[in-house]
Order: sequence, then structure tokens, then C-alpha cells
Amino acid sequence: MRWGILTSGGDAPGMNAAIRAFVRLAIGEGDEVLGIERGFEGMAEGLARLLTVSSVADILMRGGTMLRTSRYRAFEDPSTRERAFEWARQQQLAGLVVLGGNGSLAGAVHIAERGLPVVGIPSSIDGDVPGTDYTLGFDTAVNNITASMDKIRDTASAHERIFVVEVMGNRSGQLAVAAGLAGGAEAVIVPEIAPDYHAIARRLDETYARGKRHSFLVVAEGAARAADVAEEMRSLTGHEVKTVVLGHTQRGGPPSAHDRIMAALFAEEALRCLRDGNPSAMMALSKSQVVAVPLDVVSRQQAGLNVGWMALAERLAR
Ligand SMILES: Nc1ncnc2c1ncn2[C@@H]1O[C@H](COP(=O)(O)OP(=O)(O)OP(=O)(O)O)[C@@H](O)[C@H]1O
Ligand SMILES: O=P(O)(O)OC[C@H]1O[C@](O)(CO)[C@@H](O)[C@@H]1O
Repeated sequence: MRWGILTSGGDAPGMNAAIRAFVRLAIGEGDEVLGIERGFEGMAEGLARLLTVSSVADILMRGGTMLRTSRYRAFEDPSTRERAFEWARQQQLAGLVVLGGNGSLAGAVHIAERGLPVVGIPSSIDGDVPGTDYTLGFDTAVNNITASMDKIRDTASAHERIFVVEVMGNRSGQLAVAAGLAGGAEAVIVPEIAPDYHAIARRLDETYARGKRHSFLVVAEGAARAADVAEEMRSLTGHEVKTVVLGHTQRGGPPSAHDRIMAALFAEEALRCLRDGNPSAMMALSKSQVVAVPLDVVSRQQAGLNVGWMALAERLAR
């Protein structure tokens, strides 16, 4: 059988590990895998090549995606999707694996509805895909942010400064919350909850009065800009406040061991679903097990925010 595989939306560390795992497992079963380039654009424009065992060598430890990716708005147009579907038919694809976040998986639902079996592997550093407890790339991104915060902490303590660290997460604060808990932030500001700047300022004043020499506020990019939060804190506390916008440093670099393992497990289950003739599914982590859930969960549900972690981070930063 011949499967297609593509990566779409923002790249996520672990995408390469999942491509490698899927290709090697599929070839091990006697199947073929067509690597589709630049996400859905590659399907619509016919950009693809057959992947071999050796073509996926030495990518396990690399971030980004060997297939490249895109944000291809034209795929929201049914006529573009029809072209892509027709191309998949001509290529005799028996099924497709889509690695990406909410948007990419919404695109995947449309393809499955048209009749091509599709398995989605949730991949986004944002950790905000509904129906799964984990998305590929999240652990690496949290580690990247935590490593940056550890470095910033040295200079923050030396100067007794407050740092506002802006992290990714346009519509979701899940990444900010995990990084805030792991990195020891005083407060986490997320798009889902309106911030109480006066309460945060009071907490900062109290910790400084107790002798603390540095403080972190982690803000998700979708909630506020770091510069605006810093200005607010300066005027409310009178302390010196600096900002760091981590940007794409969060998304690059080698995937963590956890992301590589999750990539292998998601890929293994994806192949099993396709070979079993499942018409559409999303790989999910649920109760520490990799399971297949309905693909359209992305359009029916919203990902939750771990407010317990957020509250715990605030209680611990004293
Ligand atoms: N409703 C939709 N219908 C068809 N295709 C879609 C839809 N939403 C998104 N896509 C396709 O998926 C691509 C990626 O979507 P998007 O930019 O939202 O990233 P994502 O997969 O959510 O990843 P990230 O977590 O990095 O934002 C889009 O550029 C488009 O090609
Ligand atoms: O690299 P781009 O296209 O600017 O995307 C940035 C967006 O992608 C994400 O990193 C998710 O991959 C979001 O957190 C962020 O808002």
C-alpha cells in the first residue's frame, strides 16, 4: 500500500522523528511512503517524493521538518482541496498522515470527508489540540523556554530586576503555564484569563520585601506584549523591569527524548490505524496511553488550560 505523509502549520520538534518512524515502520510492512512537501501546498501542487529507509536517516535528532511546512490559506478553498484530492487519487495514495496543529487537522478533516483515509498526529509547540493530552513539540519548547529562563535568572538576580518573558501561544496559554511552572515564574499571563495587574504587582512587592532578588512574569504572546506588561509593572511597582521575547528560539533545536518517544508511538499507532482501514482518526495521548480518537474532535472541542498548574506556579514562586 502507498501512504502519503505531510507536515503543516508551525514546525514542531519531533516532526522529523515521526516521519522517520512512520517511513521505517511502513517500509518494514512492505508499504511505500510518499513524502509531500510544504504541507497542503504540496498536495495541491504535486510536490512529493518517495521516501526510503536511508532518506530519513539522521533526522531523528533534528528540529524543523525535512518535508518543510507551510501556512497555505488556499486550502480553505474547496476547489484547491479538490485539486489536492485528485492528485492524491492519481498518486494512488491509500491514506494520508497529517502532522500539524488545530488548523492542519481541520484541513485533514476535509480530506477525510472527501473519502481518503487520514490519520492526524497532533504536532504543535502550543500544546493546544483538543482530544489529546499531548502534542508533539510541546516538551521541547517548554525545555527551551526553561533553559532560557535559567540563564536570565543569573543576570536578573545580579541586578535585582523583574523580567517579563514573552513566549509563543497565540490563542492558548498552555505553553506559558508549563514554562511558568518549570521556570519558577511569579505569575503567568494567558489569553484565556484577563490578568489582574494590581494583584501581580502586590505579589511582586511582597516577594521583594521578603528579600527576593529576581522575579519572572511569563506572558503568552496572545495575551499581551511583553513591553506593555513591563510598562504596567514599572508603573505599579517602581521596580526595574526588563523584557525578553523568546520568539522562534522556542521552536527550534533537537527534540527532547520525550518528543522522540511520543513521535515513535504516534507513528506506530498511525500506521496501525491506516492498515486496519480506519477512515479517519487522530492520534492522542489519553491516560498515558496512545489511542485513536475521532479526527473531527478538533472542530468539536476546545483544548483546556491547566489552571491548576498556573495556580501552583504562583504558590511556589516565593
Ligand atoms: N478550516 C480549514 N480548512 C482547510 N484547511 C485548513 C483550515 N484551517 C487550516 N487549514 C490548513 O492548515 C494550515 C495550517 O493551519 P494553521 O496555520 O492554523 O497551523 P496549525 O496546524 O494550527 O499549527 P500551529 O499550531 O503551528 O498554529 C493552513 O495554512 C491551511 O493550509
Ligand atoms: O512562525 P509563525 O508562522 O510566525 O507562527 C507563529 C505561531 O506558531 C506557533 O508557534 C505554533 O506553532 C504559535 O505559538 C505562534 O503564534
